[in-house]
Amino acid sequence: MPAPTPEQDRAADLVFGARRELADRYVAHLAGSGIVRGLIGPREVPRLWDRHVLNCAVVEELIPESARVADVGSGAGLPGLTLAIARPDLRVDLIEPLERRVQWLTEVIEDLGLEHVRVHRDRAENLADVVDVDVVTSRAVSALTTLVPWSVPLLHGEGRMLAIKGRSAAEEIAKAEKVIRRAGGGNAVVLTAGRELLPEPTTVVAIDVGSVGGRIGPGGSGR
Ligand SMILES: C[S@@+](CC[C@H](N)C(=O)[O-])C[C@H]1O[C@@H](n2cnc3c(N)ncnc32)[C@H](O)[C@@H]1O
Repeated sequence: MPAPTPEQDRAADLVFGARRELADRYVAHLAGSGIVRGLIGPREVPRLWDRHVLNCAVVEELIPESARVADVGSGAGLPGLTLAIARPDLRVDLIEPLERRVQWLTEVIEDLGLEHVRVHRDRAENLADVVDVDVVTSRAVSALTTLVPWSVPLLHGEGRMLAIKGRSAAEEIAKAEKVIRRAGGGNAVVLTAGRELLPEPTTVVAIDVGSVGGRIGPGGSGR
């Protein structure tokens, strides 16, 4: 397993708290069977902690207590599994269409004993009748113009979409304005997570649906 730097070690202790050991085991899975079975590229091993696990886990600060969360296009569980490890109060649905990835996710969830996580082998746009959550997360799945119509229906009129994005976040929001309105999305803003923990905080596009903005607040956490 790749060892975290002292800074990453400190950040991991703060994000995962008493569940840090589960995070270590997840990283070991990523660096082991995750590489062998093509879930993650071998070049990612030295940056598993910062670029993947911590970068995703800090998004937990934008998620209210006991929320139901769906992670669209989970791949190797990013960000969905990091959130489930950091926050046992959440109920997490991972959505991933590829059988090979679903198989790996299922094995990891079982090994880590994450009973509050389930996996759906399907495309997000097929699951509006099955999945009903408060928060929909995603990373590196698609541009907002397609991601919004896949994600917003899973909120059933009330909740928040959180899409991890890079520097183009504001530009993507501008391009997706009409799509967001058509899907029933309200205010779309660029937030950051992990300011206190990471040298480069994570950029997140947050789109509120219904009255959730008033409950969670513009900067995030309702915890
Ligand atoms: C580039 S990977 C990103 C994986 C992970 N979120 C990450 O950040 O490492 C995109 C993932 O989205 C999944 N995907 C593609 N289209 C999808 C859809 N319509 N619904 C759900 N997942 C989808 C792919 O199978 C793939 O696992």
